[in-house]
Formats: sequence, structure tokens, C-alpha cells
Amino acid sequence: MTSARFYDYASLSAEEKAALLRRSETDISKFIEKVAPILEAVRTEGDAALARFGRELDKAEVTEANLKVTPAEFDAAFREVDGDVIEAITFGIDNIRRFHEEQKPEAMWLKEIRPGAYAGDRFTPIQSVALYVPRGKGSFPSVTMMTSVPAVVAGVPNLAIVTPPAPDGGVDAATLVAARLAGVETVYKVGGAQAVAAVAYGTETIKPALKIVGPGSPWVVAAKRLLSGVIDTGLPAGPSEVMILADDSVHGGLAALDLLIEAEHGPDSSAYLVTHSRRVAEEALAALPEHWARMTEQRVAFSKAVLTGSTGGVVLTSSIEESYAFVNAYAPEHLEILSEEPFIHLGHITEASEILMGTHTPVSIANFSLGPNAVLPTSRWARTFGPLSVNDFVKRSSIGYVTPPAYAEFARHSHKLALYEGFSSHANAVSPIRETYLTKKGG
Ligand SMILES: NC(=O)c1ccc[n+]([C@@H]2O[C@H](COP(=O)([O-])OP(=O)(O)OC[C@H]3O[C@@H](n4cnc5c(N)ncnc54)[C@H](O)[C@@H]3O)[C@@H](O)[C@H]2O)c1
Ligand SMILES: N[C@H](CO)Cc1c[nH]c[nH+]1
Ligand SMILES: [Zn+2]
Repeated sequence: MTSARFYDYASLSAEEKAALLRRSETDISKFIEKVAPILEAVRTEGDAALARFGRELDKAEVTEANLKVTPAEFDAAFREVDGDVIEAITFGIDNIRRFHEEQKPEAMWLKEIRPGAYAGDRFTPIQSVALYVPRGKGSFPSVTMMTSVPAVVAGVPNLAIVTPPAPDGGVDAATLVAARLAGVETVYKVGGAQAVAAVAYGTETIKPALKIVGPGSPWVVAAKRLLSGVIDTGLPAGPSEVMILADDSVHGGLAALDLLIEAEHGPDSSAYLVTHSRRVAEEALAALPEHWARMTEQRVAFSKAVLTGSTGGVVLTSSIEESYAFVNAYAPEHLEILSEEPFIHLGHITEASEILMGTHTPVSIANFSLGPNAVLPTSRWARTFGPLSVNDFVKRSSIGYVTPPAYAEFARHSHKLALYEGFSSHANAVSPIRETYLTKKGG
């Protein structure tokens, strides 16, 4: 039995090549249809709908009265989670904080554009942001770290995490540990589309937010799409995906090992190895069963579904240039450049959300510990969006300041354009009328 789909790129038709670029998210119309009534129920019924969906969709013991995580639940989480997991969370948060503090823009810059005339930017925190932390096919304290830390570094005053409840009605314990250590203590037990609606419209318990960030299943992606006129939905982060670009300096078994990292997220993930080395491709195909033997049943099922389905496999190209072209056309979420000399390839890659260099930087390290943000645009959105960052939690205002000596030249040119565009008030405001008031004020 073949371990993964194999594509000889040069022999594919144009349609087959285009099909390789598709993700499970490419068509989410079925989710959109099913999600619309959920959003409407939350808008009209508030907490009652959240509790009902929690019971129906998450099979969780939630009520209108216990939607918000209490301080006692946080304390219990610290007792429940192993010390070495807390240590790993602390290590990750420390690195993520260092990275994002470095990334934080200066509060303001101002440049003298012309003598006596200044212009610049000022950055201020967005006043309220909701952080979506998934929980379904896994629990995600790491997503809590990746969303909370840049938000806290940016200085957002009102932060709330929304995350699906487990059947016992509680939130994943490590998620609570990560939230408190990162500096966020408002957490609601609500997930999926209903969570997006709750923070968009507000309910009796949950205050509306101006923006929601964080990755999620197609239910979350569909809800964000439908509510994008009500709340800022940030960068589009859907089902995880990976591309391994390998040259002929590495063993294919290593490529297979890393290919499985993101393929195991769910059947809706995407995962490709692209290489111009037939040896690497064949070694990878041969190694997959060995790797599956060391994985849990559920993760084997998910990754097999991806690698033998329509969103994954091994692509053999006829040259490294063709591999570069495929990577750039695909625009992956995570890209690993598996090579003894990764930097010789870097300049050829322009379309990828995250680029991990060499044989010792697997996606796992980037997801949990390294520092750059692992909430990343999927489904080819890497072509226009970047990873989640401090900049997603601030907005920019332009600042302009024209001093009296610089005014006349600007007024003359602005007057001309105001007349041309047909705006008389614009023109009047920079005409000699202005001088009469300035003289009066000055006495
Ligand atoms: N792009 C990124 O940066 C990134 C990072 C981490 C995770 N991810 C992805 O996020 C996703 C997380 O998905 P997940 O399922 O684990 O968690 P999730 O929290 O996104 O989805 C679970 C929720 O979906 C809703 N749901 C489930 N079945 C439903 C149904 N039949 N009808 C209506 N709603 C339903 C429920 O409310 C449930 O709480 C994965 O695809 C993972 O690959 C992406
Ligand atoms: N790979 C995910 C982003 O696509 C992040 C993650 C967290 N935990 C496991 N993986
Ligand atoms: Zn992952």
C-alpha cells in the first residue's frame, strides 16, 4: 500500500498542478450555511444560546451561570498541570515575549518632511480584543501563549480568551496556566462559531470586542467570514498546513518525520514534501510507516487522511528551481527548508508565512518555544498577510504638524488641488480667509 500520494510534477497537467494548491478551506460554503443560524441565535438569545450550544456541540456541562472561568478554576489548573509542563510554558512565554517586545513599534515617530512641516505615525493599543484558543482535535496552551503575549506587550487593556469547554464543563488546565502566566485572566467557556458571535455582538456575560484573533476549525473560519462586517477578524488562520522543501543534502526519513508534524492536526490539514531528489522522495515514502508506528491511533488516522487524500503527499520536481516555484505558488503556512545549507535557498522563497531554516528547526520548536508567532495565515493568505504580531493589537494614527513659517507653500498647493477637485470649503480653508482669523486671534 502506498504510504502517501506521490506526484511526478513534470508529468502533471495544468489542472492537476492547480488542484495541488487547494486546501480544505478553499470551499467552506457548507460550514457557512450551518453557521449562520448559530450566529443569529447568539445575537438574539445571548448567554442562553451559548449554554445550549456548549451542551449540544461540545457535550459540555455549561450553564448561563458558569460561562466565565473563576479565579478558583485558575488556581486548580496550577495544581493539576505537571511542573515540567508549566516550565515549558514559562520557557515559551519568555521567548515569545522577547521576540514580540523586539517587534513592538515605537509609540510615535515624526519626520520633518519639509522645513517646518512634520509628519509621522503614532501607535496606540486597540481597546478590546478577543483571543480564540481552539480545543477539539487537541488542546492549545501554545495558542494561548501566541495570542496573549503580543496582546499584553501591545498594551491592550481589555483582553478575553474564548475557548471550547470540555465535557466536564472546564477549560483545558494548561490553557489556564498559560493565560495567567501571559497576563490574561478573563476566559470564557465558549468555542466555535458561537464564540465568534458572542464577542462580536456581546451577551449578558461577554462584553463585545473590537477584534478577534486566533486560529480555528472551519466552523470558526466560517463565523469570522460572516461577521467580518461586525468585528475585525484579523488574519485568516484556518486548518494547519506545512510544506517541507528538501534538497539532496538530507535524508528523506527526516523530511517524512517533519511532514507529519502538521499533517496530524486533523483530516482537514495540508502537508507536502517537495523535492527534486528522487532519493529523498523515495526515502520519505519508505519512512512514513516507521513514523506512524510511533504515533497515537488518532494522529495516524488524521495524517494518513491528509497524505493519501487531496491535500497532501510527496511532490518530485525536476529541479530545485521548480521546487521554489511550487513553494511560492502554494504559499504555505509553515515552510521548512531542510538542507545542510538552507540560506542558499532562502532568497528564492517569497511566499510563505513562516520559514524555518535547516535540519534543527522543526515546526514543533516554532509552534511551542522559539518566539516567532505560530498563529499564521493559511490557505494561500501568506501572499498578503503575515504572522500574528504586536501590530495586530495596535492601530496607527497619522500625525501632522505644519508650523506658521511652512504654511504658505502647503496652502498654495492645497488650494490648487481643492479647486480642481471641486471642494470649495477645502479651498476656503487654505485661502486668505484663514489669515484674517489668525490675525484676529493674535490681536
Ligand atoms: N493557522 C494557525 O495558526 C493554527 C494554529 C493552531 C491550530 N490551527 C488549526 O485550528 C484548528 C482547531 O480546530 P479544532 O477542531 O481543534 O478546535 P476549534 O475550537 O476550532 O473547533 C471546535 C469547535 O467547533 C465547533 N463545532 C464542532 N462541530 C460542530 C458542528 N457539527 N456544528 C457546529 N459547530 C461545531 C464546536 O463549537 C467546537 O467547540 C485545526 O484545524 C488546527 O489545525 C491553526
Ligand atoms: N501548528 C499550529 C499552527 O498551524 C500551532 C500548533 C499548536 N500546537 C500544535 N500546533
Ligand atoms: Zn501544529
